[in-house]
Amino acid sequence: MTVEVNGLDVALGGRPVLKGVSLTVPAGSWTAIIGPNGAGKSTLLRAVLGLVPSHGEITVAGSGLEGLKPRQRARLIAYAPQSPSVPAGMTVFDYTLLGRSPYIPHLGRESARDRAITAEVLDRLDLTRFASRPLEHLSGGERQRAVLARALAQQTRVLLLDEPTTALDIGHQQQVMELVDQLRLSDGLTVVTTIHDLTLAGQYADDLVLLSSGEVAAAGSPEEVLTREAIEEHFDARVHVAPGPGGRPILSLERP
Ligand SMILES: Nc1ncnc2c1ncn2[C@@H]1O[C@H](COP(=O)(O)OP(=O)(O)OP(=O)(O)O)[C@@H](O)[C@H]1O
Repeated sequence: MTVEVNGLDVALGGRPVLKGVSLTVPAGSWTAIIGPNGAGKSTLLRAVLGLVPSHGEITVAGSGLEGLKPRQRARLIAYAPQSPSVPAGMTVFDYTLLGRSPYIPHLGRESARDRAITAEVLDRLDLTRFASRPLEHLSGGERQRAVLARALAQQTRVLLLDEPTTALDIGHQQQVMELVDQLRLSDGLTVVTTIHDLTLAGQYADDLVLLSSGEVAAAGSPEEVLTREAIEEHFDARVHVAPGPGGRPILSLERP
């Protein structure tokens, strides 16, 4: 399902945070939103979900989202936030099972299938051994994988991930990125993720959108967007950019 954003404006606390943002994420592709702290990346994801008021046009598969009830929206788009509020005492299994809520009838209970999907997602994210543990007893990286598990259990065609790898060790970063990519390829998922690791972004995403001060400063393939000049201008960082496997750029910091 193609996700389109056209001329999106968001103001928070009386201050413009997104200014005329437009982007198209073709069905089955992966777009990474990059940009310095405070650029508006999380706000963009939250606006697509309707969690913050915005002006402009947002469509999924050509249809606007305004008329949709939260349940309908949750069958279309799953979201793994950066720092979700976690109900006290809830186990990893029950938290992941929340991803099945849009499919469970009002006043009904989850089905055996809902529990099976939950167990399968936990297995794929290496979380089975934590299933009966309360979320607050997990490490930061384990909790981050549980948040992703909940989003994957939703089995939507569109997946929005806010910084999915920040707390993960290099092995789990690879595991999560590969899993998302596998799902994208096997189930045709459309993926939008914010991400700070620019090399990682360039290795997995088809397209990058560089946000700076709430505006799209650059958009295109990783090679087009991840240039030494753009990184210096928008992140105030000195980097060396070298072509890696498949020509995708590898960035390394340069000491002054
Ligand atoms: N509720 C709010 N009220 C006022 N300003 C807000 C609010 N939420 C966010 N902002 C501001 O909006 C701007 C964009 O925030 P956002 O979280 O989208 O940035 P980001 O690009 O995701 O940053 P980071 O890389 O640090 O996660 C920031 O300057 C932030 O201070």
